[in-house]
Amino acid sequence: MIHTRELTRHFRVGKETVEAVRGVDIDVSEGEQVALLGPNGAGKSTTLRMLTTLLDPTSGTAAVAGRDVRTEPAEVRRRIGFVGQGHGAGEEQRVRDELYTQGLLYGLDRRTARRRGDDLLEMLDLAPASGREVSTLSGGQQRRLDIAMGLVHRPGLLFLDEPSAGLDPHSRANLWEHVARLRAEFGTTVVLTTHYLDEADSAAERVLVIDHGLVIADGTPDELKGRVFGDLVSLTFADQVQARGAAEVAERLAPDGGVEALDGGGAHHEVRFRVPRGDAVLPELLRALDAADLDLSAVQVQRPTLDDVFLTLTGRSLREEDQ
Ligand SMILES: Nc1ncnc2c1ncn2[C@@H]1O[C@H](COP(=O)(O)OP(=O)(O)OP(=O)(O)O)[C@@H](O)[C@H]1O
Repeated sequence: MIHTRELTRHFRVGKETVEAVRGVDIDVSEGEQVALLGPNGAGKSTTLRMLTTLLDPTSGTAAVAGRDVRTEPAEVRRRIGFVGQGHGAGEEQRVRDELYTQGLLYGLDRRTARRRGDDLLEMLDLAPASGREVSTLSGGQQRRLDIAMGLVHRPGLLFLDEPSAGLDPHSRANLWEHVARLRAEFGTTVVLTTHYLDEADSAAERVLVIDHGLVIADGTPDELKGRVFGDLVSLTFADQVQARGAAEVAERLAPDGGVEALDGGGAHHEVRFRVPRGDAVLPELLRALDAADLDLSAVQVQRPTLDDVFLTLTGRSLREEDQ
């Protein structure tokens, strides 16, 4: 669906050159849902704008939906949907008319435009709002209307730039449910950008981590996390003597786990370490603690987050940069 090679975009700002995207190779297969994840200014939007023909590359190539973005931009546009940041619908139009007009703009005949529009309103839970003016919709409804606008011509490939920015958690969850339904129904390929780590983690099958205009990691959320970090195992004990005993057991089972004993005060003494797979070590660990007569009060296994991945790759936290 998407193949880029050495895709590059520079901007001239006064006498300076900003290297927004510095030669990225991206491959997306049909039906995939891929997230571009990175801090502010990493080059995500610039990449998306090149892939959607809104911006010319400085150098490199990009084939999108089988067409070249430089030489066949109109053909690319016909085959894709793009939902940019901020909503693109007119404020005073009624929801149903807005979608209908968009269908006509894409060259659909009146009947098809009407039918597709109504189907999408139904599917995106907007049918009850179809007679309302766009300006009266809630944030979540506006975002869903944006998505409907990007889908009215049934593109095989949908680009979503920060689709859930500014939405409350409930509307975000609702939006992703709708996107999942669209994919199940039409097999739409989805490429999105996001700041939200949990969103990249849960919504994307594959994550491209972008930093300073480069793709610095590419894989499923699990692959990325598995490659970089082990799981964090935390054991809690009611007293320090037991915690010390547990630290010895942990050293035996996970000699490279960086075992730490933390005194949380009172009845909260914690032992922490990392292992490649927490679930794999747990049965043996529990048996060993039991055999040593250590009375565990709580155990927790935490898989690494995408933020841990970013931290390991760059030495910086995505969260910090986001604030
Ligand atoms: N039109 C432009 N003129 C000059 N510089 C630009 C332009 N567009 C983007 N840039 C610069 O290119 C770099 C990448 O920006 P881009 O918007 O692609 O990042 P991003 O990862 O999408 O960030 P955000 O999440 O904040 O949108 C930034 O340094 C930005 O300031």
